[in-house]
Amino acid sequence: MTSHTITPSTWHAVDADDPIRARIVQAARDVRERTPLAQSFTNFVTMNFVANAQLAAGGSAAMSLLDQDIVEISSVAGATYINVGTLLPSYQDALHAIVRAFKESGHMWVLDPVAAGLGAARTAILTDMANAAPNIVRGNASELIALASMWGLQSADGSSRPEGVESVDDVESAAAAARAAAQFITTERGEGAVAVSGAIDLVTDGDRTFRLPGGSPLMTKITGAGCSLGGVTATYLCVTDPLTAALAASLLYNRASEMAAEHAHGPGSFQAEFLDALWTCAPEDIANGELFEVRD
Ligand SMILES: Nc1ncnc2c1ncn2[C@@H]1O[C@H](COP(=O)(O)OP(=O)(O)O)[C@@H](O)[C@H]1O
Ligand SMILES: Cc1ncsc1CCOP(=O)(O)O
Ligand SMILES: [Mg+2]
Repeated sequence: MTSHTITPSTWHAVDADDPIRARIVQAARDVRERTPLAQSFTNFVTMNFVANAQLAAGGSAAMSLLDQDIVEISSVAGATYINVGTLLPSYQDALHAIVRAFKESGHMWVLDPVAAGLGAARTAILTDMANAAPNIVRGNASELIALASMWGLQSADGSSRPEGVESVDDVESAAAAARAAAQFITTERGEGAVAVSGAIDLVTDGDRTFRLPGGSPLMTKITGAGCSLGGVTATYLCVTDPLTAALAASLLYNRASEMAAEHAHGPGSFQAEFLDALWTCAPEDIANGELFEVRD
């Protein structure tokens, strides 16, 4: 475990023998042993990369954009990943039906609110999900700020204006939105977590909040880094609780992107090296990653 980050006094390094690290290493081993299926309803841009990342992390992938298909396959999938990056006319009704079926069955799912705040159709779809909440939200800072506002958890002060799929806010500015969203989904689903990605990721279950430095800025130069992190989070959710799943996937991504950056010459070779690193990163290396708990 390295500790080279200059941190605020409220950040406390998570000990090597903290039970959360034992849960993370167990989750990483379980994924490798069980090859769990996490299905995805995700965008056309990065669908292939999401599936490849899930396979490289040790899971199994299945993509579908038909509501009936997704609901049926949820009976054999450990979790589902839903990503609203690209939209078609049928999606509003399809996603309304899917998330209500999951609410009824108790099926676990991860939401990636790509480009939240952009466009009336996406806003209608995401606002509706407050009535049938996911177990994990994984997004960038701007997406979390917009989603918390849509779900009535925070008033939008207008300072964050989404410009596309990339964040225009830093992770810290989404901390309150993330905690409010995590508390909301925990109340709705019994257990839940929110992961905000960026230069220093944040993961919270609404009670405990963690910060995860590390990773590589080259992650912002390939499309699908965030989407595939959401997909791999769903892979981990097949074998563990939402907080552990969100932490394990984010720690894996930070370590794997550091490994990839050591050999890459640019975005193209980085993408290939990153998939290889997801494959070779050991459970112990994931669980021993740099991790701080925020205690005010
Ligand atoms: N500046 C950065 N330095 C290191 N890692 C980063 C940086 N920006 C993003 N990442 C990593 O890239 C992955 C995707 O995050 P992000 O780019 O925020 O998602 P999105 O693609 O949804 O906007 C995460 O693993 C995150 O930690
Ligand atoms: C470019 C783009 N446009 C619609 S979805 C998408 C992919 C976004 O991927 P990520 O959020 O992982 O950067
Ligand atoms: Mg994204």
